[in-house]
Amino acid sequence: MSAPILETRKLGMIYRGHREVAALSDVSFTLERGRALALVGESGSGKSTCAKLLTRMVAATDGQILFDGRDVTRPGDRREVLAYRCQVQMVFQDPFAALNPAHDVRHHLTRPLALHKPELGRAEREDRADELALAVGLDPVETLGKYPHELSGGQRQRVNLARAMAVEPAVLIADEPTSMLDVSIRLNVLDMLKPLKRERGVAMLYITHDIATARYVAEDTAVLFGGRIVEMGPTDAIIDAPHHPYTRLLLAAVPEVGRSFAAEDASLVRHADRIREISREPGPLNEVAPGHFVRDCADLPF
Ligand SMILES: Nc1ncnc2c1ncn2[C@@H]1O[C@H](COP(=O)(O)OP(=O)(O)OP(=O)(O)O)[C@@H](O)[C@H]1O
Repeated sequence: MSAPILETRKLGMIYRGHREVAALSDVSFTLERGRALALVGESGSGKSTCAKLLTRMVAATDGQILFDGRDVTRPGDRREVLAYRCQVQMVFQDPFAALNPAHDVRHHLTRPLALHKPELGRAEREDRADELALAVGLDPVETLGKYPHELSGGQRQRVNLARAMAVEPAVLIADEPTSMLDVSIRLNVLDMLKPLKRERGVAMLYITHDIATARYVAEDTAVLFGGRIVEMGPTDAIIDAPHHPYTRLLLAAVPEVGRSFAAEDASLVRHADRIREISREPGPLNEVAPGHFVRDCADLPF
């Protein structure tokens, strides 16, 4: 295993408004070059909060974030945060909202270069835009002059991905990158992530509510519930031999063609409220197999 490029240590976030919301508690994980971690959880589990903390859009109320061994938890000055964001790029859920309708694809791909790589001349930026488009499966001649409304949802998300990769980040955070796309093109877009890991050595955090896609993208998976990691380890182990009842519930709820609903799955789904209740309880993470951690929780009474 290589040294982590990004690491969270007991990360926590309490939103303090008219009432307090503990959105994240005690979240520790590492991201390594050339590997992806899937952060899986249902709505409200704290996934987007985690992305906001890692991109330093908001500051954590507890714990630490380390980038390449350096503590970046606290807000920095503008220059330092800009340099950090060059290294930690994000792809958002809504491919349309993330693009400026007034600018063509060429602008979207050359602008980050002008901002973060001022040493590049105009011609070099143009060449890089061509390369980036090709790397995400877009024909530069056909697409660079187009505006966001002239692209399909899948093409827009490819542009977002190319834009994030423009500055050669060390880390890519992909927050539900395919949830707003047609089911038929989702795998296609997820496929784009693999070479970024393998060939460019990018460390990835793949955020999703869909545990089934974790296997497709990520070597490791962390299951988040109520702001806490309830189970974390190699994706194959999490999916094939889940321990925590909440992970088992998530898996039971995945529709699979050709698989009938097993009695155990039906029982888990029937007791979903009780499982959520016991999964909220804090408890230590125990290592049940090498690298596979499970949070202590009450035994299921069924
Ligand atoms: N700015 C905020 N102020 C107060 N509470 C917030 C704020 N943002 C998020 N929350 C609360 O924090 C918890 C975690 O929210 P978060 O958006 O991180 O979850 P999520 O897993 O990303 O959900 P979704 O998939 O629906 O986006 C929720 O209870 C949410 O209501």
